[in-house]
Amino acid sequence: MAITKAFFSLNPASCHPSLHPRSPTVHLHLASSGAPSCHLSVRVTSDSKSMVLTAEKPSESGLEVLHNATSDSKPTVLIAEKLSESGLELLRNTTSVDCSYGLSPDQLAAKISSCDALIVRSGTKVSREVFEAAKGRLRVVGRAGVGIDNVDLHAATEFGCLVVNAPTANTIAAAEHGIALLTAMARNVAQADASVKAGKWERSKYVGVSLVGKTLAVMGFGKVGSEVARRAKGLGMHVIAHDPYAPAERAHALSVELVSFDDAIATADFISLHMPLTATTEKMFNDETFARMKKGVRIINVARGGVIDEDALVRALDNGQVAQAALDVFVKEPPPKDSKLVQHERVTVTPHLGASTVEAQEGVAIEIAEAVVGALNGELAATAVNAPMVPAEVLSELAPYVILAEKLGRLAVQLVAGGSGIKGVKVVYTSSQDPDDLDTRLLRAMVTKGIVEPISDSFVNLVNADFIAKQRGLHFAEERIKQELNGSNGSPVSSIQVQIPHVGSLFASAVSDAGFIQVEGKVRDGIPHLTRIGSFAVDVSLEGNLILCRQVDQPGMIGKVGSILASQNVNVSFMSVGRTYRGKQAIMAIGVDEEPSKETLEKIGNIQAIEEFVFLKL
Ligand SMILES: NC(=O)C1=CN([C@@H]2O[C@H](COP(=O)(O)OP(=O)(O)OC[C@H]3O[C@@H](n4cnc5c(N)ncnc54)[C@H](O)[C@@H]3O)[C@@H](O)[C@H]2O)C=CC1
Ligand SMILES: O=C(O)C(=O)COP(=O)(O)O
Repeated sequence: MAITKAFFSLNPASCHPSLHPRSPTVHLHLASSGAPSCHLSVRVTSDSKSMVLTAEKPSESGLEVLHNATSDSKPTVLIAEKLSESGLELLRNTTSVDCSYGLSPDQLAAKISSCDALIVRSGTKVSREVFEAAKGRLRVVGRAGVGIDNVDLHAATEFGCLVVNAPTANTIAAAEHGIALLTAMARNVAQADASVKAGKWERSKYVGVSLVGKTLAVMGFGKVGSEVARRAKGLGMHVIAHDPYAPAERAHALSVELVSFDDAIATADFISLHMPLTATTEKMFNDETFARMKKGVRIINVARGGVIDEDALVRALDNGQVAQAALDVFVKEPPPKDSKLVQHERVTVTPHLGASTVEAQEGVAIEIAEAVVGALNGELAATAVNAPMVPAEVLSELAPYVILAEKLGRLAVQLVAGGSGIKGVKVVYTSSQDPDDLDTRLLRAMVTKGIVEPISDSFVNLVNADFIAKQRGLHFAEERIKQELNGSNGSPVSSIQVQIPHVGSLFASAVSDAGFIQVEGKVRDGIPHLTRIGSFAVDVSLEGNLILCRQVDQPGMIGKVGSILASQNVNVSFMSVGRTYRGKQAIMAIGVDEEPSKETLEKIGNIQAIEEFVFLKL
């Protein structure tokens, strides 16, 4: 049989099925023809820059890759809000870009089922209805900015849709805008500007307050908050910060004191808000907390309108507890025209301009375009919001084990007798690595995929695997066993074992002595192998389909089964026999390229020495 090698130059991560196995955009360059009748096995080269496909006989996964490679269709990316040209250009290289700004929720819902990715800023609500209307096609939501409070993350995860954001490119812009609002508010710039333009000259009305020596409390000491702190120190302010999760070193490096919430609000002359809007931070500035502030405090909000109870702020402004406020963000954007808060004499407002500099918009557009294109290629984006981040080097190391994990899951579930009701799954990894160093999230997700997809119409990927398992009541347990290096060549995993306890099996021999269905596999030369079923050791490449037979250990069995398959034109790709004791029982694992007919399987079952058999699709 001719061996054909094919190379493709993408990051290996782009070709493995962790994110969207059904449609990786892979361009294959086959070195010779005949590939459709070939079997493709995927191997990552030692430099981790490419994958080698070794072609021998047909396989479903190989043909799937070929199918995608021959399709010219580019993924469609819907851009729902203004994005800089540099980001659009980057997207246009590999995707079909649809810029449709200002869509109503209904228009968005109508369009989304023809889109593979959606890019938004803060003005578009990506609600559960959007994911439902996408009918499974939407694979990535890109948020061209930081805050993802306008995206329903629970729904995204349930639908297996990856959400990525652009968390760094607008930090400075937001911090500069915070400082702009702080200084403008202290000196009544906006009010004085309007007054002069109205033909007035009110110098004594707009006497301001100085910043130097005043205490600024930065609430939320993350990227934006710390840049605001740095700049405020340059203005001669005394800066304190409150952030329950910020590392002390970050504050130390900027000579900023981290204080409790109570201390921050009680001592500050100015309070600048920089925390995300979450269930915990929603309305954390309210009647009660305003009352605990220093009388005449000034508040700046460049974070999210929802962290303030807006009605309470109006009351605090009216009774003088809060002297002034400068707001870039509102609970409802745009706010109602007659909003008392917006119209308040001592409130300075901007229309959510924090990230709106030319530089920041160019930066977020490029950051999000790269993340979306990467995600569409199957890469795990570094800025993923609802999926674990698996570093690229770990990913390429684990690539063959990812395939093994899915196949073992697929195999194990097919061995379960109908009506058993799977409740739990245990995955045991043996590895020469320290158990704590082995990141198994990807492998666990793929075992889930292998178990769930054959028995449901759920689409499982790294984003929704844990959710789907939980939803189906599948309890996952994992065990990592450290194995000494001998024979494992330093590979991250030596073997993966999938166990399904408390179920009946279609193939009694798959049940271990301990009473659970057990299949175990290893990767050899980049190819996943089944190495154990129940208590029987076997060695068969996990490709194509598999027939498992248990028979009395006697001569001639391989020949008998082989000739039945040959007479029906079913090609045997691998065969392995494992037995307990000589002359007792043996397990025969036979890899077949084609699916044998029912009659062929019956003929095998009728061989006298065969005690049980099962046909499994991989
Ligand atoms: N107005 C605008 O155009 C922009 C607004 N933003 C907003 O600013 C927020 C912050 O952005 P980054 O600094 O880039 O995010 P970040 O994630 O770097 O910082 C947020 C910080 O808030 C802290 N935090 C969380 N819960 C808190 C709580 N209950 N009390 C105090 N601190 C808490 C976190 O520990 C974190 O350090 C974003 O979530 C976004 O909503 C960001 C960019 C532009
Ligand atoms: O990045 C953020 O969180 C922002 O609030 C910026 O919003 P925008 O992209 O300008 O609508």
